[in-house]
Amino acid sequence: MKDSNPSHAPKAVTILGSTGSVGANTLDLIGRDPDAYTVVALTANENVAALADQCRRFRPQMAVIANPERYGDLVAALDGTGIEVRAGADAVIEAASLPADWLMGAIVGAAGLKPTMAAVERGTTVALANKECLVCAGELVTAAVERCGSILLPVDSEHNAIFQVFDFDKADDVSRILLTASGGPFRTRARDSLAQVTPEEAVAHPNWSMGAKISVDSATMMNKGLELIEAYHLFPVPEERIEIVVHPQSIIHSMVEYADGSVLAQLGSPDMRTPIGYTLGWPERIATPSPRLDFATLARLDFEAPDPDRFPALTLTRDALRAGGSAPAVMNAANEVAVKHFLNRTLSFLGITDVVAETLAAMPARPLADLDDVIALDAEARRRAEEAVMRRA
Ligand SMILES: NC(=O)C1=CN([C@@H]2O[C@H](COP(=O)(O)OP(=O)(O)OC[C@H]3O[C@@H](n4cnc5c(N)ncnc54)[C@H](OP(=O)(O)O)[C@@H]3O)[C@@H](O)[C@H]2O)C=CC1
Ligand SMILES: CC(=O)[C@@H](O)[C@H](O)COP(=O)(O)O
Ligand SMILES: [Mn+2]
Repeated sequence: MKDSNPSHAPKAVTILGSTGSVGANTLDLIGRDPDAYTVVALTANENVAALADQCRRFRPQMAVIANPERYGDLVAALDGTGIEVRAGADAVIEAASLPADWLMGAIVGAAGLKPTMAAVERGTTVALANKECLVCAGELVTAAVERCGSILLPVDSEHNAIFQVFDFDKADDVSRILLTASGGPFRTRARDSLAQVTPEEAVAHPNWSMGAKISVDSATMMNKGLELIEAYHLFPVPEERIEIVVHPQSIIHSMVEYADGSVLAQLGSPDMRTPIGYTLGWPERIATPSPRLDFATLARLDFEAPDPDRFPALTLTRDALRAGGSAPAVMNAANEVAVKHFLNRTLSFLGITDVVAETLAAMPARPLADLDDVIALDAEARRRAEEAVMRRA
């Protein structure tokens, strides 16, 4: 029987990257109100054990493992469940294309670009955590959102904060976006002292529990540069009016300043279930278990200017945004390669931004044609970044 009140029908949801930090937080919320959702598809890269556990609990129509070598393991793990099991990058795109009311894009890196585009082109409401998509192909993604009438909801905590206080009907009255940055685990360290830092030190974020790649990005402050580009594509504000301010406590998640001097901010404990919940419930608000702020015991909120001398990623990213075209995609690909090598201990921490700078210098900015162009450019930038890493070995 058809529900006479469609707003009470369970929301059909797909989660790309369900086994990661954002994906698991999304399922945590869904699991707290199981009657409100049906799960269409869950996807992972290679973590069969976690994906199979999630599938047994949430019973999606389809489970996809991107690494085809893990297909047999997933089939065996889900034997008898009736869940359709698929493998490979194309199967992730198929999962993203299944009819759903809401899709969480929580794959890490440019690998999420094609699946995100598939969901946008299907007209699905996309909650996007996967910032690298917008960095690589912001114009193409936002144009597809317009063309296909889909809705893009920012999950990244800063962008979600801005989204909550940005008056799109009065965008001309916005004078500045103030993107807050924690400063990462090395905020107070001298640059020379960073030469020997280990992956364990770099992933130890002071406030947030996140996947390894974004944690390293926070440590180099590349994350804030990626977020600058992400904000540029999500909000109608010119680049020179998007400023970064270091706020070590990560309580204010970003701010919007208006022409009259008013500054609107969104605050909350550093728990991704608040911004994820905002997008999951949108346009309503839903309850989340995120710890509440206690202003009586919140000792202080500090702010300081970012330091591009110690964190050159801040300059590299703004320059790439200004250069436009291919530059942000090249920068992102080189960063993904460099972070992978740092985590594998085959590149030093300071080598990360060196490799990004070298790759950008070798591939001057040019206009982007289409999605295939971005994918080809991404592959070429990865090849050159690998060479830059090898030269340092
Ligand atoms: N973590 C956070 O709090 C925040 C994250 N973000 C952004 O959200 C995205 C996800 O971050 P996070 O959850 O921390 O990352 P994780 O590394 O924790 O999770 C990444 C997810 O993507 C899957 N995955 C990795 N590579 C591929 C691939 N090639 N193809 C398909 N799936 C793949 C992983 O599968 P498997 O587990 O099998 O490896 C996993 O499910 C990133 O873009 C990040 O910048 C933004 C704001 C906050
Ligand atoms: C939770 C989230 O959105 C991350 O992007 C977080 O903001 C990282 O913190 P910093 O990059 O500010 O250290
Ligand atoms: Mn963020």
